[in-house]
Formats: sequence, C-alpha cells, structure tokens
Amino acid sequence: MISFANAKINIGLNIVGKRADGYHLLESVFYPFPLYDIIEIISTESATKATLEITGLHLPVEDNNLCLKAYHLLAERFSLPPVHIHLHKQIPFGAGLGGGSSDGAFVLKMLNEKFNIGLSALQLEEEAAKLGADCPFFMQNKPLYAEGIGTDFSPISIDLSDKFLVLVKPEISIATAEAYQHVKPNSSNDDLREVLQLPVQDWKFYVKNDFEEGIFEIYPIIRKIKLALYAAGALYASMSGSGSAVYGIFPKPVDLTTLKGLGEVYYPKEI
Ligand SMILES: C[C@](O)(CO)[C@H](O)COP(=O)(O)OP(=O)(O)OC[C@H]1O[C@@H](n2ccc(N)nc2=O)[C@H](O)[C@@H]1O
Ligand SMILES: Nc1ncnc2c1ncn2[C@@H]1O[C@H](COP(=O)(O)OP(=O)(O)OP(=O)(O)O)[C@@H](O)[C@H]1O
Repeated sequence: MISFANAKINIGLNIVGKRADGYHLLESVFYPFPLYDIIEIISTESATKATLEITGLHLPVEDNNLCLKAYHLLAERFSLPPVHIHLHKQIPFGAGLGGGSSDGAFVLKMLNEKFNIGLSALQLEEEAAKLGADCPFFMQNKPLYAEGIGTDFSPISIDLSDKFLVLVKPEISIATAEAYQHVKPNSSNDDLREVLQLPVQDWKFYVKNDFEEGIFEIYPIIRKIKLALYAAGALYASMSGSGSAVYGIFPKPVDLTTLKGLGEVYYPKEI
C-alpha cells in the first residue's frame, strides 16, 4: 500500500495563551500544500518487529520517527503483524511544514485500512493527537481554522486555487520545541477569522505569525526571504508555523530568478 503524505502551511498564527503543561494556545489556519513524502507499507509476516527504511532527504532512522510511533500506537491496542515501512522523504523537516506529522497521520490511516481496524475518522483524529499537535489536521486535510493547541478545528472558507504559491526553505532547520521557547502569548493581534475574509493583498497588514519576530532576530536570512518574496510580487508572504520555510502567495506565475541563492525553492503547479 502506497500513500502520498502532503505538507501544510499556516496562514496566520496567533499565540494566545499557554497551558499549565507548557503547551501554547493558538489560532491559525492550516492549509494543505502539495509537496509530498511517499510512504509504502508492506506486510512482513516473517519478521519479528516493524522496520523503517528512509530514502530521499537525509534523515536517520530512529525510534522517534513518527512512522514507527504511529505503528506502535496502534499495535499496542490492536494485534498488528510486523510491517516494513519505506519512507521516501521529500518534505524538508525543521521547516514548519508538518512533514513528520503528516507521515504519522498517513501511517495511522494506512494501517487502519490495511488491517481493517475500523477506527472512525474522529477516532483516527484522536489517535493522531497522541503523536503531536500538527498530526490531527492531516486526517481532514482541507483548509481549517485551528484553535486550542492546534487540534480543535472549525470550517473556514479560504480558496487560493487561482493563486500561485512559492515556498522557500533556507538551509537552516528549526526545532519546533525550541521555537516555542522564544515566543510569548500576544493579545494585540486582529481577529484572524475576520481579517482572512479581506482580499489577499490586504493580509500583509493584519495576518501575523507570532513566531516571526523572535525567529527573524536569530536568523535574519528568513526575514530576507520574506522580503524577497514581496519584491518578486507576492500579495502575501509569511513564515510557515515555527519556520524555517517561508511561502509567498502570488497573483500570477512567478519569475524565480530573484530567489536564487536564498534556499530550496518549491513551486507547485496547482494548489
Ligand atoms: C508550530 C506548529 O507547526 C503550528 O502548526 C505546531 O504548533 C507544532 O506542532 P508539532 O510539531 O506537532 O508539535 P508537537 O510535536 O506536539 O510538540 C513539540 C513541542 O512544541 C511545543 N508546543 C507544540 C504545540 C503547541 N500548541 N504548543 C507548544 O508549546 C511543546 O514544547 C512541544 O513539546
Ligand atoms: N517522519 C518524519 N519526518 C521528519 N522528521 C521526523 C519524522 N519523524 C520524526 N521526526 C523528527 O522530527 C524532527 C522535525 O520536527 P520539527 O517539529 O522540528 O519540524 P517541523 O518542520 O515543524 O516538522 P514536523 O511538523 O514534520 O515535525 C526531525 O528532525 C526528526 O528528528
């Protein structure tokens, strides 16, 4: 069984509070982004435990890989045979694109189907939340308004299908937990739901990502990328999640030459 696990971007990210356990409360829109990891799951009846092989981007195989964690989460409750998972990694990590989380969510979905476990969509979302705050989104995998720690969803109508998205990932990778250590709850932002109803060219005045200020101070190249996207004609540009990737939303096809040397550029045909 093979699946294509997509990335996400965050449109707006307001940190609005902090829980007693240290997790932050936020408001953000999660939007699927067409950049994919490829996951294959093969039954290995003769093996004694689940195995993982990673090709593509260099990521060492470790027990904390969300593909293996997803397998073990279900294997604890349901008697699953060992499997071999082949992850072809294409989504950059430490980028705020939710690639690892997407892998975890897709492995849960695949195992549920492959072994007829019978978990409902809601139960899969609950299991995904045990893997990480970004995982549950990938169960519904459509533009959603997120609150709480990023796992309470409600519908929002945002359609960028007539726009062109460009993503730039600098060489720097940022660990999410570390990024949260540098961010403070901020009550001065505009209501995200309301400002996202404005035309996209007005978002730059009102739609903020609260991680940017702290991260830009540590890594000025990320601010530079955002400015370069605006200089190239973006209607709106922002770091995704806790970074380091930055996306730009353009009204028409983009001349990518001005972005050369800033990082890896991803320019999907459709969004
Ligand atoms: C920045 C975002 O990507 C925005 O979508 C997410 O909030 C990050 O979600 P994630 O990578 O799935 O995060 P997790 O793996 O659950 O948590 C990693 C670490 O980030 C911090 N964390 C995460 C989510 C959250 N709402 N508040 C937090 O403070 C916690 O210190 C946690 O130990
Ligand atoms: N399947 C996976 N793909 C990528 N990273 C993974 C995976 N499983 C575990 N990880 C670990 O997660 C780290 C990246 O997570 P981090 O939260 O810092 O970045 P991110 O870009 O926000 O991505 P994500 O939301 O995919 O975790 C990697 O360095 C790696 O140690």
